[in-house]
Amino acid sequence: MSIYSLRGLNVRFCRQAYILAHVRAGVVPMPGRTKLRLSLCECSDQQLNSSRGYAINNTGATIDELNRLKPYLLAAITPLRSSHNNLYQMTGGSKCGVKNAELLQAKDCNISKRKNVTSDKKPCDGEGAGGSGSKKGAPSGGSIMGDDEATRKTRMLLALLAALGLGGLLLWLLTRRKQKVADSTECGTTAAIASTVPATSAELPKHVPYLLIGGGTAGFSAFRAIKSNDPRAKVLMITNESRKPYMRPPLSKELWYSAEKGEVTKDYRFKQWTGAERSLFFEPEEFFVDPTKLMETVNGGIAVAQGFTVKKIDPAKHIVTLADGYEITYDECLIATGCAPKSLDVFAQATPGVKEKVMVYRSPDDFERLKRYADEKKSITIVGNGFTGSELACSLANYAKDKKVKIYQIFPESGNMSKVLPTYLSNWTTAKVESMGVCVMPETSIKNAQRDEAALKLVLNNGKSLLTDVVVVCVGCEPNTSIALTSGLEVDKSLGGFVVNAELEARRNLFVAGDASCFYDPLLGRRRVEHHDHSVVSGRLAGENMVGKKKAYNHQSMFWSDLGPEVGYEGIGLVDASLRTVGVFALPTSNPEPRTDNLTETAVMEGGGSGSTVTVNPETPDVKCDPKDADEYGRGVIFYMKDDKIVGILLWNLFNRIGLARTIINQNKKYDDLNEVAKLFEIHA
Ligand SMILES: Cc1cc2nc3c(=O)[nH]c(=O)nc-3n(C[C@H](O)[C@H](O)[C@H](O)COP(=O)(O)OP(=O)(O)OC[C@H]3O[C@@H](n4cnc5c(N)ncnc54)[C@H](O)[C@@H]3O)c2cc1C
Repeated sequence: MSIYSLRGLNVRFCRQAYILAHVRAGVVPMPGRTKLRLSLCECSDQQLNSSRGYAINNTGATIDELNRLKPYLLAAITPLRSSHNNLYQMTGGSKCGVKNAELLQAKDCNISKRKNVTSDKKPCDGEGAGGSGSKKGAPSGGSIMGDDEATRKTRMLLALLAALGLGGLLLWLLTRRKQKVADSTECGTTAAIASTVPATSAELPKHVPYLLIGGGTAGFSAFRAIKSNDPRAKVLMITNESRKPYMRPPLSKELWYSAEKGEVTKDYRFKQWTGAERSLFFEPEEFFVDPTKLMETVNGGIAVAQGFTVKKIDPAKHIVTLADGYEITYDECLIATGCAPKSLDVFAQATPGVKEKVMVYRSPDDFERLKRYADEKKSITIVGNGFTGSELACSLANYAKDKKVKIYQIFPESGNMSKVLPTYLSNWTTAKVESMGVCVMPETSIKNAQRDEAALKLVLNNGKSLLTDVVVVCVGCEPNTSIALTSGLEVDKSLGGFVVNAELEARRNLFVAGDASCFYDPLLGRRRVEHHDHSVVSGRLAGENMVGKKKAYNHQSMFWSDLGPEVGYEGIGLVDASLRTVGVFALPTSNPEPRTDNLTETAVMEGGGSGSTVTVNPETPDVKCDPKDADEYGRGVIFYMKDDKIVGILLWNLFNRIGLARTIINQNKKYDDLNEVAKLFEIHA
C-alpha cells in the first residue's frame, strides 16, 4: 500500500474537482494544461470498496465512478512511475488512510486558493516527506550537482519539508472540521468527506425492530412517534448524509440572519423570527445511541448509521440491502428519503470547468459553501423563482449588505413565486425582492454557460451575458425513489413519489412519509407535498402506524415561507396560482404581526375537523379587495378557488390563523360572500 504523490503532472484544477469532474464526464484526465499537480492515493481493491481509506473518494465520487476512473489514473501515473522522475513513494508510517488523505487534500486546496490556482510551487513536495518521514525514488533527472552539495541541499530540503509538514499538520488540525464538511472555494463539490458511522456496515445490527431509511424530518418525526408509543423501542435510522437529523427551512432563511463572516457554529445555531435561539439539529449528539450498541441497550432509543445508502428493499422478506451488499432485516420499516435538487440541462451538459461553479442548495454543506462565496466573491447568481430561490436571494442580499458581493436572480417566469402567488402579488413581491438589494431578472433564461477564467459567463435568452462567480440552481427537487425499481415499489407517474395507501403504507410493514410519499388526500385527491409540516405530520402518522395504530392520513398540512424579515406567509391546501384567486388585503400598518414558530414540531394539527362552525365577524374592516387599489400589500388573505369552493388559503403577513384556514378548507363548501369569510381572519387585528 503506497501513496503516490505526482509532481509535474500539469492538470488544470485542484485534485478533487478535477478528478470528480472527469469521472463524471467519463474522460481521461489530460495532462499539460495549467499549473497544479495531481496527487493521488493508490489503494487495494478492498480499500477502494470500503468507504474509508481511499483518498480520492473525498471527491464525492461514488465507488462505481472511482472504479471507472481507476485505469485512467493508473495509466496516467505509469510513465512517471517507471522513470521515477516525478514520483515520491511514501512508505514506512504512511498509510493510504483517511488521515493522510485528508491532510493532502486540505493542503492542496489551501495552497491552490492562496496561489489562485496558478502556483508553480509544488505543494506536494512538502506533503510527501511530511506525511511519511521517508522518501524513495527521489528525482534522478534535473540539474547536475556535486555529492556534498547535493547532500547539504537534500538535508536543507528535508528540514524545510519537515517544518512544512509539521506546520501543515497543525493547520490541518485547527481547520479539520471546516475542511471536512466543505470543498475549497475552487475545489468543486460540496460533498462532505466520505466517512461512515460506524466505520463499516458489518458493525450494524443484523436485525432491528424499527428501521428508518433517510435521516431527515420525516424519519425523525417517525422515531418520536414510535418512542412515545413504545418507550423501549430500538430504532435504527440509515442516512446517506454525514450528519445527525436536522431541519432544512432555516438553511435559506434564519441561518443567514444569524450568520457572521467566518466559521459557522458547530451545531448551526440561529435565532428564529420569534427571537428564540435554537440549533438546526433536532437533538444534540448525546441523545443518540451508538449504532453498534443499539441492540444491547435496555431502554432502546435511536441510533443513526451515517453515510450508508440503501439500495434495495425486499418487502416480502423484510430485508434492506445497503450499497455494499450488507443486509438488515426489520419488523417495521419507513422510507423517508426526501427529494434531491434538480439541475438544468444547460449545466448538466456543461464542461467540468463550468460545473465546478454551479451548485444546488439543500444541506448545511451547501450553506457553508455559499456563505464562503458570499464572503469572498463578487457575484452570486440564483436561478429559479420558487421558495428556495426567492428566500435565498433575499437572505443573501441582506447578508451581503456590507460586502462586495452582488446577488442576481434569474428565472423565465414574470415574477417571484409565480406558481404560488397571483400575478399582481408576484409582481409586487418581485419589486420587494429588488428593494432588498437583489438584481432580479424575470423572463430570463440561460442559453449557454462558459467558463471565463475565474468566472462563469452566462449567455442569456435576451442576447445579454452575465459574468458571475457562482450559480445556485434552485429549480425544484425530485423525490428520491431510485430504490423503487430494485424493490418492486410503485412510483406515481405524474407526481413522482412512492405510492402509498391512506395509512401511508406502500407494502405491509413498509411505510413512506415526507417529500418522497405520494398519498391520497380525501379532500383534494392524490398529492405529493414538499414541506416541513407535511414531513413532520406524515412521519408522525407513519411512526404511529409502525407501532400498530392503523390511522389514516387526512391532515391538511401547511407551509410557510419568509422573504426577509418583513414578508412572511403561510399556506394550506391547494395554493396554486393557476387556480382562480380572491385576495382581501389591509393596508400595511406600523404594527406588524408577531410571527409564528413553525419549527416547533408539536405546533401542528391544531384546528381542523369538518364539524367546526365558522362564525362571521360582524365588524366591517376597511379591506381592499381590488388588487389595483392595494398597491401595498400589508396583510391579507387569498382564497384559491376550484368549483366555487375554497381549496387553498394563503395568509399574507398574517400569523397564528392557520387552524382557522384549515377549518374553512375542511368544510368543503361554497361561500356566497368571500369578503365575509375574509373577516374571520381579522386582518386588522
Ligand atoms: C433550503 C430549504 C428550505 C426549506 N424551507 C422550508 C420552509 O420554509 N417551509 C416548509 O414548509 N418547508 C421548507 N423546506 C422543505 C422541507 O425542508 C422538506 O419538505 C423536508 O425537509 C422534507 O423532509 P423529508 O424527511 O421528507 O426529506 P429530507 O429532509 O430531504 O430527508 C431525506 C433524507 O434521506 C436521505 N436519503 C435519501 N435517499 C437515501 C438512501 N437511498 N439511503 C439512505 N438515505 C437516503 C437523504 O440524504 C436525507 O437525509 C425547505 C427545504 C429546503 C431544502
